[in-house]
Amino acid sequence: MYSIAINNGLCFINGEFTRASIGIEENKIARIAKEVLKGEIEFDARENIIIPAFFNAHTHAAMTLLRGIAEDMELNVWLKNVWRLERLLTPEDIYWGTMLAIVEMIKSGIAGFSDLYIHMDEVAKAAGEAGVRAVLCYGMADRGDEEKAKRELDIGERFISDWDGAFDGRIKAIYGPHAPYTCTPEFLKTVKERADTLETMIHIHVSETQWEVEEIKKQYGTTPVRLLDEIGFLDSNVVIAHGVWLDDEELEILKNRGVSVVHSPVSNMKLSSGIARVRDMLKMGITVALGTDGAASNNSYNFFQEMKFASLSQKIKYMRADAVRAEDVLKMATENGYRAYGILGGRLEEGYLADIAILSKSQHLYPLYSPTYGLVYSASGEEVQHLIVDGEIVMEDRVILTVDEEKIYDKVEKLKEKFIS
Ligand SMILES: N[C@@H](CCSC[C@H]1O[C@@H](n2cnc3c(=O)[nH]cnc32)[C@H](O)[C@@H]1O)C(=O)O
Ligand SMILES: [Zn+2]
Repeated sequence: MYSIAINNGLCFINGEFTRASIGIEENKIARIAKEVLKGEIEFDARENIIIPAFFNAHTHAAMTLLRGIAEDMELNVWLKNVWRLERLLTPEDIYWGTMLAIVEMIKSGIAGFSDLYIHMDEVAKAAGEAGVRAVLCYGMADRGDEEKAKRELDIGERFISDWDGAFDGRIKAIYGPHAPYTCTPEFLKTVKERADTLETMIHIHVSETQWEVEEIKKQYGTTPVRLLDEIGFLDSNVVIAHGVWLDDEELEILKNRGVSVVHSPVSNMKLSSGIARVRDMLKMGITVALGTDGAASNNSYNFFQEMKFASLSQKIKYMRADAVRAEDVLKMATENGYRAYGILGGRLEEGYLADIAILSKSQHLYPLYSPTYGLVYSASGEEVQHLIVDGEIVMEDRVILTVDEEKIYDKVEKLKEKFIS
């Protein structure tokens, strides 16, 4: 008897859809079978599509609060606006902003997210209470100030020691230096040494814009990836966000060092940053995951949109319709996110974490010739019917069981006032 049995669904297993049943025990997938399984809770999934839940591998969840406030600007101008507004954010604001993000994520089938931001205690609390998984880091920037470097590292490390492994291991706390243009090489070297000592990971924005590449060249005479490699920063415990502007040699460096890349196509296009060389990265065997980035540059946390844009932008970048195949996009959205952060999830496979989305057919999925193409090119997100995270049902029939949605909308609407003045 399994705690949950999902019977006879059309399951995304090993890159294709096949009919199977899934038995969950504690927080793991214990059995994948052809026959019907017995469970304390049973889903008759004959009409459903079952996928490993999505992992949003780069975001700033609480930026829902700034959604729609700095629009039609490129990254540098946008960041100036955003940084001014972020000074007004209290820990309580971050809690509610994150909760709002989590509601949106759960509804689009996202079981876990990676977040680099401020007041991270609140993000950890929100993710923990909502029942989702999260890889979290305090976003550190020393900006060439030694005193600030110490303060930032202290906050980052206190966060790790307070929260790593919390909520039955659903929270993973790591290091989050912001970017090569806000952190000095000395600071980044220290962070890398500390991360290695603690055997933890690092998440950082790298090569997001042409401006960044030029700025780093001006300051250090080399490109961001080469600079990071020269100081011994790049390694398999490093996950970089963006990686939009990379030459062939830099791609080789990332590949050789085992660095994972998080692609955020919507944010990259919206801020007019550029389109990353995802086709090349995948061909080389680099782990490329998918992330929404923050809601102030997306503006939503809908992974179906993200998958579609990931696919379409590559078709235009390479001017070929098969630049990145739909099944590879689905893999980027699921297993690659988990793999980038060293978490055994994102696949419907025995022994993997039971983070599973059960979908039903919306009007967008008729007629359905192929679930893969249906999900990547036609689905809207409303298909996500139930969401299981860590072996627990977090959303049932589109009702989130762990949070009070109305209260979140109320709180967030009231917060708007302080940003308008
Ligand atoms: N503690 C740091 C800053 C926090 S890092 C997290 C920052 O990343 C910012 N951010 C969000 N999206 C992006 C992006 O796409 N590129 C670069 N920065 C971003 C976000 O607004 C937030 O300020 C300090 O003392 O300055
Ligand atoms: Zn970001």
